[in-house]
Amino acid sequence: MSRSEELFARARRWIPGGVNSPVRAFRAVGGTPPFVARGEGARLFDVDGRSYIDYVGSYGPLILGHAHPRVVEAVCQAARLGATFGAPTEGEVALARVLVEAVPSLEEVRLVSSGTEATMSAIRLSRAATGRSGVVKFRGGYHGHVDALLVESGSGASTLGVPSSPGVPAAVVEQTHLLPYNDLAAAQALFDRSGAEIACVIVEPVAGNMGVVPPEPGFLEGLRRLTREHGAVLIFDEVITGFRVAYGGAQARLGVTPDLTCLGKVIGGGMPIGAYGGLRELMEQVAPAGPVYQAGTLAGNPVAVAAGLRTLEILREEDPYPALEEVSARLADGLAEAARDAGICVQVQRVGSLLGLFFTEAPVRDAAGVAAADGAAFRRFFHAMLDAGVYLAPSPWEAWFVSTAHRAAEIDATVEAARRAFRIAAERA
Ligand SMILES: Cc1ncc(COP(=O)(O)O)c(C=O)c1O
Ligand SMILES: N[C@H](C=O)CCC(=O)O
Repeated sequence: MSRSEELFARARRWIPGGVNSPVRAFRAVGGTPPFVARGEGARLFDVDGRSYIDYVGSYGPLILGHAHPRVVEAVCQAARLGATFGAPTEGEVALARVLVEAVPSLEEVRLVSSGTEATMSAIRLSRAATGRSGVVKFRGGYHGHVDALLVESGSGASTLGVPSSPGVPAAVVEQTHLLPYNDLAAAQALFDRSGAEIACVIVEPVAGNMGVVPPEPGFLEGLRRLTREHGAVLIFDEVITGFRVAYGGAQARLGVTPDLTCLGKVIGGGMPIGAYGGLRELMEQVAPAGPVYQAGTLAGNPVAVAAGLRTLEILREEDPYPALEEVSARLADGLAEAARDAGICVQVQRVGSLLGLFFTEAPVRDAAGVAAADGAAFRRFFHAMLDAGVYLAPSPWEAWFVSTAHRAAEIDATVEAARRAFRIAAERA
């Protein structure tokens, strides 16, 4: 038994499924997840002494790679001053300012402890501000495990075949309207029918929880127009895309500004954090400025804030986005060529340093496209890559994350591994 197998067996005795978040359990691909001992740059090291080029990057926060020395330094400095106070700190003010200056839609921002809290709070605020209950979400979008949004979700929920979770009362999701991603005509029809009941539309401006699905031209612009016409709040869930696809997020990259924005992941530099913010007239309704209650013992945690501030400082100083674009394009092109050479049909979909790989013949534009892709080929590819020392998310519903620590050497080694892995995926297809 490897040490990972031993630990996984022990973990299953005390932790449901042996993991603290379902996507980690390898349920869709089979096998034992390597237990991680440490990370450095683009690499992970497991407890059995194996090393991997890592494209999970903790599902998005690690845009600078693992254990970036300047981020580690900021965390240590902050921890030495005290882990949490339940009182305001200077760092929170600094982080709020950095976020507001970077993200076009933000006039005010509230820090929370996770992406889930951010989306949950943005929904509550939208409902309070409009006096309506309806929420629109897109199939395959994942916005954390918020009851009202855990319907036909992507990410681990679709991976495990439970896109809509038991335990969510029917009455809660009755108010949730589901639409196919990239289908503006369906959104128009819904607003024509029920526009007066809709409090908000929440959307990942680049879908990152059904692999990677870019918005088609006009889709986000159309949502912006519809929500304005009908007095609904447009929420961009930028928990993945914020400071990832551009410093100012997808809204800066794509030029569409929502009313509210949810953030997480990168803004905490690997520590637990989330944020939601937007128009001042909306945010001033949040307690204690206004009546919409939302709170958190660890919200704006000083250690997380320090990690986030340092990460964003590095991103500002170094502007790594052009280089990330280049290295990610090298990866996408290399994967596409390797698949072609192996005679297997795949779609490599990329926006900045986010990448999705689907074993299917047609470009994927929505959740139905992901579901129709060849899951068995993905499983064979995944295990061949893992055996070759490349760590991918164990599901085609998850994105690949490239960091500034991924250089040409890592990319070329990945493509080389993929050449063989595609052949394995194809051989038994
Ligand atoms: C787009 C998006 N929104 C919200 C969330 C929820 O964030 P968290 O896992 O920090 O609660 C996630 C990831 O889990 C996400 O990818
Ligand atoms: N896709 C999810 C978030 O982006 C993966 C993180 C998790 O649920 O553990």
